[in-house]
Amino acid sequence: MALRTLSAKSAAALDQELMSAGAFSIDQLMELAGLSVSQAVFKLQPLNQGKRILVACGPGNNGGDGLVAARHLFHYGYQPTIYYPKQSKNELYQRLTKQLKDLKVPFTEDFPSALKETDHIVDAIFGFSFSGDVREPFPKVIEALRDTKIPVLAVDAPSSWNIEDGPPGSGPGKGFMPEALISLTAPKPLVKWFEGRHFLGGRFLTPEMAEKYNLELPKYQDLDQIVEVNIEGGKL
Ligand SMILES: NC(=O)C1=CN([C@@H]2O[C@H](COP(=O)(O)OP(=O)(O)OC[C@H]3O[C@@H](n4cnc5c(N)ncnc54)[C@H](OP(=O)(O)O)[C@@H]3O)[C@@H](O)[C@H]2O)[C@@H](O)CC1
Ligand SMILES: [K+]
Repeated sequence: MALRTLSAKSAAALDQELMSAGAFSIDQLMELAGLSVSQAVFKLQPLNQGKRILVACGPGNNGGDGLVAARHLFHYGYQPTIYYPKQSKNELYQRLTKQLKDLKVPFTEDFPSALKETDHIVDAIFGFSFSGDVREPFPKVIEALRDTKIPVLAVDAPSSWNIEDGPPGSGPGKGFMPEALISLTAPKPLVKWFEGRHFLGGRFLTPEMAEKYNLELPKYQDLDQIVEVNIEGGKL
């Protein structure tokens, strides 16, 4: 089965359709997306191999996915720390942040130090709305993600990759290849260049929408909110 991908434009259109005709709220989609991210971490970083998870959150919904994932990870028994340098005034992110503060999940401003005391990193900085050169304060964060030996799980896109054309030929993201990627709803074109483990998450599409967006999604198993796929798109 060829892995059908979703362009950034179609991903945004599908998102909008889910939240209009599809009657979903952004809260629900983000909760399901973040839950699937947390399940990918559980698979990649078993609790007995290190509980410390550093979640790097960007200013948009990709960052929101990270905040949701961190809450689930706390309840699984992990010790998440949040790096969230551009906290949005958006009411949803304020609520997600409060939920984490109520769990006493720490928020750090010092990414380099936090990197030294973590077992796994979640890259929830940029998703399908990334474009252009990486703007402050993110260049050094992307460089740190590129250079670290700690495993990185990228949410929806390795941050700083071009959604259609993949890895940047220059700038902080050049040479950034996370160990794993979880594509939400459906893979984006960038997956063609991805070399790590690849999961699909966000189990909320209707068969009609999958058909309409020409997606051929592998079957999720039982209660799983994720399914690992190979680059051809077949189930592993
Ligand atoms: N069904 C789905 O698929 C679901 C998708 N969901 C998730 O939503 C994600 C898309 O979210 P999104 O549209 O909020 O944008 P996202 O990618 O988080 O970027 C955020 C912000 O980054 C900034 N920025 C951009 N370029 C930049 C640059 N070069 N350098 C610096 N900053 C830059 C720009 O903000 P600005 O700084 O311009 O104000 C932009 O607004 C998607 O990938 C998935 O993870 C789930 O939550 C729900 C279900
Ligand atoms: K990301």
